[in-house]
Amino acid sequence: MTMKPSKSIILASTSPRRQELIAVLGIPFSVIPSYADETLEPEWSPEQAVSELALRKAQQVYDSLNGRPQAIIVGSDTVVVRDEQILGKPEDEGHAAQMIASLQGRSHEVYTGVACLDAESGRAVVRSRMTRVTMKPMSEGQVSAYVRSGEGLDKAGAYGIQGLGSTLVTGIEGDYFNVVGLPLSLLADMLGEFDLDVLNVNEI
Ligand SMILES: Cc1cn([C@H]2C[C@H](O)[C@@H](COP(=O)(O)OP(=O)(O)OP(=O)(O)O)O2)c(=O)[nH]c1=O
Repeated sequence: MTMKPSKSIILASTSPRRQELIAVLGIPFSVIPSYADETLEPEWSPEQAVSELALRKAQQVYDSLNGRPQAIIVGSDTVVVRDEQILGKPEDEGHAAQMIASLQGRSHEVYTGVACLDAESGRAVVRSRMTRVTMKPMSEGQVSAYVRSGEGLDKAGAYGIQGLGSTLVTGIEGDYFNVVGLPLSLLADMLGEFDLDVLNVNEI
């Protein structure tokens, strides 16, 4: 028997990757792009940065709603961290090449923050998760060939593990989906705190 979910999801994101991932949950969802200010404060830790930005994205959509629908607004933010330095998206190809050159041949961390905000009550829960990624050593020629593929230009750390970037990665420790931008096991737990039981909704 399939239980009709008590609430739907509003994904506060422009990212097609997050839309594909959230569809897996089987809960009806709509998308409202969030244009929240993504400026980071220099004193923020990676956890603080991704948590704050995820909440800002959800909050901005909440503020833009007319009514108070029975929905959970989901905001999310991903950064790459190398030597405690936060790397967001590259500004251009040169910047992307610098990022990949600094990530090759070693490990770095990927942090994603997730905010769930109840559109009826305004109650919010925010969490973050970290995954460690190791990249193989690369020559300058390999770095520029990867950058020229263009795939990393709209992504934190200038690579996409789900695409050609998979050929650069020798291992990960932690949740793969956290690297792609939406840790689904964490999100499912958080939705459970708002009475949206993902496994129950999908029971047949
Ligand atoms: C490291 C890495 C990041 N990414 C992506 C996830 C995020 O979409 C993006 C980081 O930018 P974000 O600012 O987190 O997200 P976004 O601008 O794409 O979308 P929105 O703010 O509207 O939700 O990098 C990958 O797709 N693969 C990877 O391997």
